[in-house]
Amino acid sequence: MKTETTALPDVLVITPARFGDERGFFSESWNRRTLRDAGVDLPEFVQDNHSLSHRAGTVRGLHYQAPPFAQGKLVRCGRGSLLDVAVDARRGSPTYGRWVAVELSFENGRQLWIPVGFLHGFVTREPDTEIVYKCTAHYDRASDGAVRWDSLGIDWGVDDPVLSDKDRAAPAFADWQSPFQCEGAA
Ligand SMILES: Cc1cn([C@H]2C[C@H](O)[C@@H](COP(=O)(O)OP(=O)(O)O[C@H]3O[C@@H](C)C(=O)[C@@H](O)[C@H]3O)O2)c(=O)[nH]c1=O
Repeated sequence: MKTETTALPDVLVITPARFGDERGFFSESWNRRTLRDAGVDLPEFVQDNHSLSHRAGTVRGLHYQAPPFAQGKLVRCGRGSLLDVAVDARRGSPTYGRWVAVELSFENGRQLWIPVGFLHGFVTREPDTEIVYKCTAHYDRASDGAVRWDSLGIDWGVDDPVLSDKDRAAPAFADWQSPFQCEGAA
């Protein structure tokens, strides 16, 4: 297993080992102990999500759940490939409004750890791409929120994505009041 930091210090790329043989491969996609041994102690997960997007160029995001239902997410690609994006939305953070984008694919087996306080979104790169992610809090419809995908200058590699009605109607980042506060910030 490999862990790598990103330009946003709390967002991590985790790549579990794959044991290949003539049948294919085996991989422990989540192992708390292995990660702890590598110095990464993630919170408890209570919900797993799985979605399929038929068309390449589908954008889902940028999403969050407001506290007390805020979610940390451990994201991976189950089939196909996608560009996964995390935006620091913690008011008072030195990296507020900054984002990282990481290619996750079935092929590369990478996972992205996105802590509480970050917006999450992705664009699919291939048809019938599946995303699978573990969450640290349950879904709460009333706490669910979105920020406009194209309001942060993120290079999604697509101009006219497939979007949900909710995502099309989301406010721009600049017009949105983040419910997240950086720990230790005034
Ligand atoms: C997220 C979620 C949705 N739903 C329902 C609500 C709705 O009827 C249907 C589709 O929901 P959405 O349109 O919000 O699905 P989607 O646009 O895929 O939303 C997801 O996007 C990614 C980027 C995330 O980070 C997730 O946390 C989540 O916000 O599924 C649940 O029942 N449980 C859940 O945890």
